[in-house]
Amino acid sequence: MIETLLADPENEGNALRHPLAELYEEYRSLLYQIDRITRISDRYQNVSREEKDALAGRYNKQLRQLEKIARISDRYQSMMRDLNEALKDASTKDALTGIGNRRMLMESLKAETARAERLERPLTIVLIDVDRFKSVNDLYGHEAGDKVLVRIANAIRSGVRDYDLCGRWGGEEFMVIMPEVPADEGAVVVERMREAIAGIDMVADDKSVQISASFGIAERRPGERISDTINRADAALFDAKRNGRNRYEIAA
Ligand SMILES: Nc1nc2c(ncn2[C@@H]2O[C@H](COP(=O)(O)OP(=O)(O)OP(=O)(O)O)[C@@H](O)[C@H]2O)c(=O)[nH]1
Repeated sequence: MIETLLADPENEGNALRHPLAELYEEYRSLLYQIDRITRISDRYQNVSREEKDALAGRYNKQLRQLEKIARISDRYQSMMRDLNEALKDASTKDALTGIGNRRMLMESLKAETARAERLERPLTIVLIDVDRFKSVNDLYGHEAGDKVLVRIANAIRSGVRDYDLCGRWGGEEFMVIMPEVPADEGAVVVERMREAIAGIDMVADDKSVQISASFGIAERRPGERISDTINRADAALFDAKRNGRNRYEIAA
């Protein structure tokens, strides 16, 4: 419309023609600039959207990787915990019977002796030896012998009180450590244990296996080295064997 007015030769002499032409020129220049700015802004928005999408993608990928690493680390930690537990068990438990092993007994003896000495409290040690175990092995085989040891270990474990400690001293020998207990009190627990072992009902080759054990009890003397207390318990055990087995003797 304006272009037609400006192009019309009839308006050549019109005083308003020149200002109108200038205004129109300015208007076109502004239009061009607005168009350019809009295009730049559109391009910028596209670039920033693409960058945002790429960033979100990278962020999600890293998040997934982190989650994966956390899962692996959790699994690894729980594996280490199980392994540590298994190692601790292997170093302190007897593989056959599941009760404490000699190492655990030695460590407990050391700790309990120190405690008994420091607090001037009684400490009683019991050595247990299965009777005529060789003939159990000879008659029913080594596997049946192993089963007997497991049953005896269970009877000992069930027989001790909460604060007593028990373990396999070696072969067919077991030990019970009784802190805070004098020998005569320990003997009451031992007698119940003896009965429980003698009452084990086990059958091998369709025959009933006779099971019993002998016990040597020794109360630690003040200032006595624990190896000497063990030796006295061993001597008492020897007496119990000599006096007919399936019984206990208290060390002098
Ligand atoms: N099945 C089995 N037998 C074992 C194990 N450790 C030791 N023995 C056996 O235990 C028997 C111990 O025999 P001895 O020391 O002669 O004593 P005993 O036959 O028990 O006789 P007394 O102690 O005098 O009543 C041996 O035959 C060993 O082979 C074990 O872990 N499993």
